[in-house]
Amino acid sequence: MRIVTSDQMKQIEKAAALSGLSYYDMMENAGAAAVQSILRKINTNQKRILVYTGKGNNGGDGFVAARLLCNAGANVKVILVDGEPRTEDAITNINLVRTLNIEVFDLIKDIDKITVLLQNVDIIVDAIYGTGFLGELRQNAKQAAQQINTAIAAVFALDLPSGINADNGELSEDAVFADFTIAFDSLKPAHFVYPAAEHCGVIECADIGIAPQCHDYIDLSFYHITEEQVFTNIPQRPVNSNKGSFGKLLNISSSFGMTGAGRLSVLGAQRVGTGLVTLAAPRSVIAIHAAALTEAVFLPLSENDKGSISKEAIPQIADKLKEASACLIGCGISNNEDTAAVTEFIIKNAKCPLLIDADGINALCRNINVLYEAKAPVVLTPHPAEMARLLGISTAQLLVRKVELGREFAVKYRVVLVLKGANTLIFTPEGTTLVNTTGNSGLAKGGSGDILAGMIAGFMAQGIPAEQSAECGVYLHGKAADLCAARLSKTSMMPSELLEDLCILFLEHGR
Ligand SMILES: NC(=O)C1=CN([C@@H]2O[C@H](COP(=O)(O)OP(=O)(O)OC[C@H]3O[C@@H](n4cnc5c(N)ncnc54)[C@H](OP(=O)(O)O)[C@@H]3O)[C@@H](O)[C@H]2O)[C@@H](O)CC1
Ligand SMILES: Nc1ncnc2c1ncn2[C@@H]1O[C@H](COP(=O)(O)OP(=O)(O)O)[C@@H](O)[C@H]1O
Ligand SMILES: [K+]
Repeated sequence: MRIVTSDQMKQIEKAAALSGLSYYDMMENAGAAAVQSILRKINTNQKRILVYTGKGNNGGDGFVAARLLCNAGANVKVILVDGEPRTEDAITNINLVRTLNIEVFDLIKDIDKITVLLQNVDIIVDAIYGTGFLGELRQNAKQAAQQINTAIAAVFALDLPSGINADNGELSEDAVFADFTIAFDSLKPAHFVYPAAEHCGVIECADIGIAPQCHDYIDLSFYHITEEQVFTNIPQRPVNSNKGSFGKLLNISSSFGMTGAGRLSVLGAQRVGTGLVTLAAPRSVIAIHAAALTEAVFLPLSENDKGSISKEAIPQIADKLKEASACLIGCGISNNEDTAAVTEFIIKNAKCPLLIDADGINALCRNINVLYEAKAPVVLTPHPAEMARLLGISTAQLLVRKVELGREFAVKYRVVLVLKGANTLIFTPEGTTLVNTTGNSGLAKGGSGDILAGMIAGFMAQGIPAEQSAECGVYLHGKAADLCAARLSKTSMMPSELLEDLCILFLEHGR
């Protein structure tokens, strides 16, 4: 699955044009592919279809679709949202539409007629804007999008629903909601990034005749995580091995009132095959953990009067840190001066890869620049509210610009950033973005994130590089949750139960 930005798409089209496929042919193929997709789903004979078109090439695709749908027996009308088209190929195609006597309406001048047509419409084709759209919809397009969004009709978007920035999924107010989106040649980041992805409905990627070699020189920066890639990152367990072969994870988690977070993070690490997991937790909660975690070992730590780790525990942690092959800090440790001091110490002193989750991230908000002092790779696993806190903005402000903000953050602080949620995004220090499409709303329950943190840290402890560990953890956590939801339902599944399904996945892949 190839994901390209709008600029990269232009380069691909240019390469195709140089190799002999004209822009006009690409537009013809795009419109034809969209019509084929519609015909596979709906018998269009005698159906009333409105094609909303913009003045760029997305509108041109719409004119081609209108002509071919008319040839297929549909009752087609075209609506010009921004007046007459401006690009050469779109102009040629509106002229072909007119030679077929398809009626063409102007959104503003013909508003009364359009209002009547909207009472009885079966299919709407959204060909207002595609990859050329930036910013907010202007007044005309807003009005058109509102008409599309309130009509009772199946909505097919060409390339992208109008009102979405292809490269980062930024949404304009009133962006079109489609039932189906037919992407041309390659998928774009916006097809994956929520909430834009929700506007796309069911997505298909259509071949528009561009030869494979036209994509070769494109330097991709946005990838979809695949199961095949995940299992190439996870080595087979050698026959002649012992627990020392699979790493030692020092997991600094848990506090009074949040022991579950500590427990789930240990289980996550154990279920991905970590050789030895040490849970370092406040002394008073160790007995609770020891009763539930029979395969873990424990480091009882000095604690403060709130039942969380105290600063006094730093020398104890420092000793254990020397032996660890990875360190996880943060699941349920609480957020106070003591836990902040411990987090800062770990960041400055860990020589092994480090994963910072939950309250570890909250602690970082006090002094984010400490990340520059890290000696080893760092992975951060915030949910959107934690990420927003790190950036000092609101969650809403984060969500509308999460691709850019996430990318900038990972590059600036040289960390692997796992921004959790539906379609979790992983940003690398090199500026690459990975998107994960496994997982479901059954994970939207307390404890899911602790399991994920343990899984990623467990892979890191086994020597898998930070970025690949994040990729493996996020994918497998979501895939196991999908299997778990299939047997126990999204509503009832408990995060801890997905660990059983994780076993099935490893079994299927001979691990
Ligand atoms: N290259 C090719 O030959 C091929 C391209 N293909 C197709 O073309 C699409 C890309 O075409 P494109 O580059 O012409 O851009 P497109 O999506 O039509 O939008 C441009 C229009 O949007 C407008 N606009 C922008 N922002 C706006 C805003 N905030 N509010 C309102 N208007 C706004 C902008 O107006 P302007 O700002 O210039 O006034 C301009 O009129 C691509 O997605 C695919 O479908 C295929 O046919 C295969 C061959
Ligand atoms: N609707 C959803 N679809 C897919 N994954 C989800 C959804 N909601 C939550 N998740 C996943 O569940 C986990 C929740 O993490 P987090 O919010 O930190 O939970 P907690 O801190 O309670 O353990 C993340 O991995 C996130 O990606
Ligand atoms: K569109």
